[in-house]
Amino acid sequence: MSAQRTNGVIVAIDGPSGAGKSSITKLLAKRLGYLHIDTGAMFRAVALMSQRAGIACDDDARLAELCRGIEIEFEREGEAYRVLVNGEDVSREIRTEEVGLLTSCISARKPVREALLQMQRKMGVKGGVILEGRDIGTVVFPDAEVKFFLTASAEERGRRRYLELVARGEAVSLEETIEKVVCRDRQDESREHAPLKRAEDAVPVDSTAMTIDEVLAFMEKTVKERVAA
Ligand SMILES: Nc1ncnc2c1ncn2[C@@H]1O[C@H](COP(=O)(O)OP(=O)(O)OP(=O)(O)O)[C@@H](O)[C@H]1O
Ligand SMILES: Nc1ccn([C@@H]2O[C@H](COP(=O)(O)O)[C@@H](O)[C@H]2O)c(=O)n1
Repeated sequence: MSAQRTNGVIVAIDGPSGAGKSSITKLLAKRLGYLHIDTGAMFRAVALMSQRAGIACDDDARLAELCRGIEIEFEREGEAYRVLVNGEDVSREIRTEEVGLLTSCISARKPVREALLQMQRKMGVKGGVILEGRDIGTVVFPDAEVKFFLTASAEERGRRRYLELVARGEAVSLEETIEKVVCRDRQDESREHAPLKRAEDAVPVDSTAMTIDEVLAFMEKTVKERVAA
């Protein structure tokens, strides 16, 4: 562990949409006493602010300027996990389907990736953090002590997302939800900058037939073994 890691190790959890990253990271961070950094929420926050400012998702100059003026913070209070942008709680607004679709475009822009990369490294450099996203183990912290690549079949991830949306009262079909999951996978995997892919030293976890508790138990055991080694 590098001398900078005064608070513990860095854990990276990458993977496609609906794999269970946020659910697992929240629980694992609580068990380890680590900070949970939801990098997807950071990209969603930039997308929301660009939408409010009327910035086209390919206007790199204005996106770069927007990112220079954004401060993103995470607040945990008991079970509540809030995302603040310049002090405003945007936790709910960033989760809409509209912002999600815009985020896939915004997150492909180099100025946005460069700005958030610096923020993420600053947040995690001392360790004691679990960052979830698409490029943590490949770009943000390639030297992370523990890396996981969490996935599941597209059908299972679509089913999970479908159940989540229906529980929120949204009128969606399972078929269209699976299609949207596959579409976001394709966008995240095929973009030029920091595409979604498994780091060579990331532990693959296919949760298609695993419960959240089974995934959590495996990851916690793996992290503790690495820290003890
Ligand atoms: N192993 C699992 N078995 C069953 N349901 C799961 C499992 N893992 C996660 N879920 C459920 O799937 C849904 C999506 O999980 P979550 O939001 O954590 O995925 P994610 O990878 O963070 O997705 P995204 O990247 O799109 O934000 C949630 O309702 C969650 O409770
Ligand atoms: N490290 C990351 C994290 C996310 N993205 C992009 O943001 C979108 C939303 O992420 P969620 O985890 O909240 O679904 C995601 O589809 C990616 O396009 C990213 O590029 N890098």
